[in-house]
Amino acid sequence: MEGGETETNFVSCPVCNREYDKNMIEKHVDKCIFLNTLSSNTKRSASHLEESSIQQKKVKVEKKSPISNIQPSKAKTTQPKKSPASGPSKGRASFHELQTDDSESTNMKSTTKTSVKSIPLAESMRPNCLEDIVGQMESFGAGSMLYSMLIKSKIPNMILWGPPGCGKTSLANVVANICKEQPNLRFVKLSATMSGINDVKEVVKVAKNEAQFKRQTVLFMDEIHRFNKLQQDTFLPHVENGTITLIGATTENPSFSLNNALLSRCRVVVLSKLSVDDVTQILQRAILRNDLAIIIDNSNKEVNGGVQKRCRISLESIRWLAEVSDGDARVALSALELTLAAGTPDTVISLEDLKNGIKRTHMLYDRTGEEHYNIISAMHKSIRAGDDNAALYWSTRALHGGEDPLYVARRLVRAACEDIGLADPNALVEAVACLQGCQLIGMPECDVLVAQCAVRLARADKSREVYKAMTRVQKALKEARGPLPSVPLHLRNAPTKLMKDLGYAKGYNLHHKDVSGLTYMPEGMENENFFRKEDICN
Ligand SMILES: Nc1ncnc2c1ncn2[C@@H]1O[C@H](COP(=O)(O)OP(=O)(O)OP(=O)(O)O)[C@@H](O)[C@H]1O
Ligand SMILES: [Zn+2]
Repeated sequence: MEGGETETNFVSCPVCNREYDKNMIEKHVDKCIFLNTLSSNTKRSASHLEESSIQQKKVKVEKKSPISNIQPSKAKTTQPKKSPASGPSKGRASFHELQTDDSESTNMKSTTKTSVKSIPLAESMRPNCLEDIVGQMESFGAGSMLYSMLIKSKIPNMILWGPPGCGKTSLANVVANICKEQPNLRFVKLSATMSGINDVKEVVKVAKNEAQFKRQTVLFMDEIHRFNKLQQDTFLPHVENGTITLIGATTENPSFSLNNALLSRCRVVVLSKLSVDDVTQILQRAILRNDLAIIIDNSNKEVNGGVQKRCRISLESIRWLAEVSDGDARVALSALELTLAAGTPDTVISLEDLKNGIKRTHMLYDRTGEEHYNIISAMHKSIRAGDDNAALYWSTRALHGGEDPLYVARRLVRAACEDIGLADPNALVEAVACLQGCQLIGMPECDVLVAQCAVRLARADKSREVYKAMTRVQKALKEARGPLPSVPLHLRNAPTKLMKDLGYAKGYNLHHKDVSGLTYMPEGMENENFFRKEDICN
């Protein structure tokens, strides 16, 4: 291990930053990497306790590593042996099966049990193999290019782009499991929300070392768009020379949020929003696998057997949950968990209960539906009307509901031009600054940028003069019959003698239109004026 050498014989572990005796370090790093295994989360908390108690005696400086989940290469697993890339989903161990499979010491088991409760349903239902993933057939269903690569344990550099809760991290989890099966692959997970460039550098350092032992590091970078473009540059050389295989996940359009150089080295995999059917299927599976409730249909007939001492939930209710969670499986599973926790044995959770029980949280903010357009439109109209109070309210409400700040900021840029225009051209400059600021700092810090800009635009003088005139030009162009008039010869450039001879640029001078004696509109349109006096005071 290079780096972190001290004068004594201690070397710091690149994963956890703790110091170890030189002779111990190789052994420790292997173990440390394993202890940070993504899909053995439950076991990890137990084993980590165990390890830290051992290490307390040796450790001189203990610093918590921000690197959250590091996947080992050929790490042993608590799951039944089966290929994560193939293997039918029914063979997959459920969360509870994983617990009972655990044959570690009883001591560890009891600690494990405590951590069981704290794992959210969404997390425990995370797909472990490709077949567990619902929907997304186009991007990585059987027959897709990615599917054929993954089942051969070939992992390309890729950017997973899709809305929240559609399965980006889940696909990474599948890749993690594939890596576990392959002695020459190791998986590391970082999130740009919690780690910085130094963590990436650390991963690269370990990856270089691992490469000497013929182990390729696959780095999963969640929310990669949160790194700015300069920070994203850090990945470039290492992706290029193959030190790491990069899998980035982002909810934002990569063409805006990612570095072009990085994009050209990665395959962009577009994940679509899960449909209501997909989410319904995920919810039903969660109920059945964990025996959480008895599902009943419209005529009160039980759909699954299940343990009698469970509450009942109607298919209708499950579907409603799927509908309101707007394609976000995590939101749907959390809502289901919340709902079932409230139900007592033999009660039926009806649609009515559900609607009353679940508060108006962000999950009811429909990011792509009508409400999304309504709120943004209300903001824009308040700005146009000069109502700063209402503009502030609607812009803040949009962000509160989970709206993408960049979407709101783009709308502000548009409003700055459309409604304020030449009455106060600086508004456009400031709106663009707001958009860039939002891009740079993201939520939650950018909320006040949006608020300030919305109020600024509402208070500004307004002019729709240019916008209206432009609309008239567009209309005229659209309605024009036959070929459009050509550019007058005197307005053309004459870079060659031939062109000069043809009359290009003839008579052109640099004077103002009032004194130049030339026309600047095309022939036949000399008297066309797109401006209207009445627009100016609007
Ligand atoms: N396509 C899917 N098939 C099955 N389960 C899914 C799918 N997508 C999401 N889930 C469930 O929802 C949970 C959250 O999904 P995941 O973390 O993969 O979403 P994500 O796309 O990474 O979202 P985010 O951008 O919010 O991190 C998973 O743990 C899993 O239980
Ligand atoms: Zn360590």
